[in-house]
Amino acid sequence: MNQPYLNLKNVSKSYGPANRRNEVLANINLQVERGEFVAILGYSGSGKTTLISLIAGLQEPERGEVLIAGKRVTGPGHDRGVVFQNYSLLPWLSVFDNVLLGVEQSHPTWTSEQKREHVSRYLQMVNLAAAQQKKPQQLSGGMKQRVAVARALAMSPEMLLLDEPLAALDALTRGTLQDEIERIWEQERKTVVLITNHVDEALLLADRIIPLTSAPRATLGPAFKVDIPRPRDRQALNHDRRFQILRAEINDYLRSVKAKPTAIPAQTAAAMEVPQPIELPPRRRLWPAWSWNALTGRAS
Ligand SMILES: Nc1ncnc2c1ncn2[C@@H]1O[C@H](COP(=O)(O)OP(=O)(O)OP(=O)(O)O)[C@@H](O)[C@H]1O
Repeated sequence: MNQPYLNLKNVSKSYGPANRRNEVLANINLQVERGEFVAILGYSGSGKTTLISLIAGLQEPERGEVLIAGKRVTGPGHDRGVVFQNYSLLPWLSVFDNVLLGVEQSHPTWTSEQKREHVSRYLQMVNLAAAQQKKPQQLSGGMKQRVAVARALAMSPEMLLLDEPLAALDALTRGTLQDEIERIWEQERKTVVLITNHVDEALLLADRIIPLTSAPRATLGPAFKVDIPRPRDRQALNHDRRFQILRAEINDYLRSVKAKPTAIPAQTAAAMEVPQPIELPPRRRLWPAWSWNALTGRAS
């Protein structure tokens, strides 16, 4: 049997002091093939960011292990590119230089000209060539998200880890970026793990959808294979019988696991039940500790 590219074996993670441990994730088992697009679907607070951080190597599992191409993950690596919800752009750098910073980390031996050509190519890919000299504060939320996606892609990682990258966007911008993500994935065929709480977004983009049950002790539920031919058109999908059946099955499953005592904001529950559209990918990293922390907004 082929070895999965990404393999999480009985992974658990807790937070808090020893006498008040909060076990957020329990016995997570996940296998993702190279080139596969997997969406993890979960409620707010269910542990989705914790899961992505474990795969990214930004946190360590308490029990179990995360393997990539058979090797245990012990920290961040150039093989993984992460896009978080908060864009993580350096405010004093232009759009171009934000992406260039990533390329300098991932391709240090390239000439300056090679790096600049590469950056231009990815900025064109996300339709931001005209805004390349702007600073992040001069951009809309959707534009910032596209810069974050371009930066991640330009770093050429084997795998893209997308943590609700479109969550803060309006439905229209979300839809545009979802289309771009699907187009880019068709072109580059990276392995992608997308975290989302939008059933329709997952159905539009993923090969497989795996629900995360509610915290505490959240774990992965049964996988739903999205056997809808690509490219998938958002408008046409609404009338696709297979899409309708899958959406109903997934929503039924989510309702059935919602009964845990975790507080779920009403608008999140509603968002999960009303399908909507969205976004996506990166490539290798990684930044020195100071810039990585600035980018992710996280403590090391
Ligand atoms: N560093 C930390 N220390 C203590 N508790 C944490 C830490 N990070 C996350 N948690 C807790 O773990 C649980 C899961 O958090 P996480 O951010 O992984 O969930 P999420 O599904 O990504 O949430 P959201 O959808 O709201 O972003 C929450 O109860 C959160 O308070």
